[in-house]
Amino acid sequence: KMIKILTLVLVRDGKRILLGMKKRGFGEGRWNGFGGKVEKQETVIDGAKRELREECGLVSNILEKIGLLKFEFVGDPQLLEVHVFTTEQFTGTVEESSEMRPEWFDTTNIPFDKMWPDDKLWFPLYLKGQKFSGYFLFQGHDNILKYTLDEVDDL
Ligand SMILES: CN1CCN(c2cc(NC3CC3)nc(N)n2)CC1
Repeated sequence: KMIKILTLVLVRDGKRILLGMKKRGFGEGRWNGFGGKVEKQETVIDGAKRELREECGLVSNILEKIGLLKFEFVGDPQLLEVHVFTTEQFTGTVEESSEMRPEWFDTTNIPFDKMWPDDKLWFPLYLKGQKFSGYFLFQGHDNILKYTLDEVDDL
């Protein structure tokens, strides 16, 4: 199996969370945090910071690692390994990019019906400050066949 390392950054401002509407490519039409591929010459955390800046204009030097999500798709040898981070300390002004249309949401009103199906499962752990590690087997992009999700103390 080939493993692709990806990042996901969740930006918080008190009880608001910044999500982006993905305008094209993988996950198009869904709200999500900001992230992408990790280049060969960069660390995961530097890749996360780069994608945050490229996708919404915000700069953060303090990302906290909060989760590890592994995804498999029936019939696809590509495994996705998503390193999830959160930040509450950032500078810059939020701006739309070619990839993402950012918008602030109240954490009591997260648009799960227009997000990846796994989000409704692990977001509650994130919102209560729990670190998590999960594995999800997808059939296509909308159907979770099975999953495991654990709260963890360290990542
Ligand atoms: C650039 N990356 C792409 C993958 N990604 C995912 C994936 C995901 N589920 C997987 C079935 C696709 N769920 C969230 N919330 N994010 C983070 C951003």
